[in-house]
Amino acid sequence: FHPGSGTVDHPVFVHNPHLEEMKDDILYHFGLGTGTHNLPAMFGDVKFVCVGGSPWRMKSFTEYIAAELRMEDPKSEYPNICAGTDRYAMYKVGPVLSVSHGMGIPSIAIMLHELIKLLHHAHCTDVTIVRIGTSGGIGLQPGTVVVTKQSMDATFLPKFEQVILGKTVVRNTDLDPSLAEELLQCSKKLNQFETVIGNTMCTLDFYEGQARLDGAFCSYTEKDKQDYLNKASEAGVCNIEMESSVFAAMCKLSGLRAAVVCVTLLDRLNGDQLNNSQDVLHTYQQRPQILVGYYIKEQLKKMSRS
Ligand SMILES: O=P(O)(O)O[C@H]1O[C@H](CO)[C@@H](O)[C@H]1O
Ligand SMILES: O=c1cc[nH]c(=O)[nH]1
Repeated sequence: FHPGSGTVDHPVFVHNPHLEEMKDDILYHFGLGTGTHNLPAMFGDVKFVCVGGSPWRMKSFTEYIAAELRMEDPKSEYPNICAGTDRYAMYKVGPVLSVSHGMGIPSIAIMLHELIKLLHHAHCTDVTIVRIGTSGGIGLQPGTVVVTKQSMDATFLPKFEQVILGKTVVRNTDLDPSLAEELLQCSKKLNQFETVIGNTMCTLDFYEGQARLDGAFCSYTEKDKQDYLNKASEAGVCNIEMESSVFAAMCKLSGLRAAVVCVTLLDRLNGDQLNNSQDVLHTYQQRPQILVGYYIKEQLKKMSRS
């Protein structure tokens, strides 16, 4: 069951003939492998994957979703499935897998290679994946949630470039428009915080890469910064973060239905420092979790009826 697309099973694709020739596949940064773990038994029922930068956030999302789905462990213990490594953390409750990815494109790309292979080896079908993250907003009230329409690079083009064998390969960063719309509708029903659909700029850095004036180095003026952010805004950019482009590109290649849902922690037109209290930032960080938790609950209700 792929929400909104009939009843045909959609597998998770890998595009790599070499994988078939390998006896075992070691998912090194997860501390898992086909030779050491029964991946279909451990993960075969996964239908939703949520990813986000921080291991702590992904554990607290698991606790939240367990309570929402009434699948709480009586001891409330959710072991880290990747306990054999400290690169990433992974938690599972029922059909929902929650995985941390660290900061930036290289970190999430490594995680996604291994996650996509994991879902493939586990014979998962009809998987929806959502990045639940934080971002800097442009012209939005802090705390607004942005569901990404298109992920753009730092020149406002909707593409992800990677050098492979010395050649630049350009990949598409489209996300699933119907999933984005469904998430927006969920937010309207929830009616707890502002949510918009817009473009997200994905950068290679938090400071100079996002036109901040407060890094260790800065060679531009406040006006240069404002001009750049205004140009981004004219290109439809609502928020800035650091993983959406490769996330969109890799999910599209593997046939995963994907969305990026990030809360804005500040309005970059008004400043660079995150000077809200930890409590306020924590409340903001929960918003994508609340929205995606609601969406998952609604989808599971639909699945149980069909
Ligand atoms: O909150 P997460 O998911 O880590 O995402 C955002 O926060 C980090 C920077 O603080 C970057 O990884 C950016 O993409
Ligand atoms: O300004 C911000 C806030 C969170 N994450 C980012 O990448 N940028």
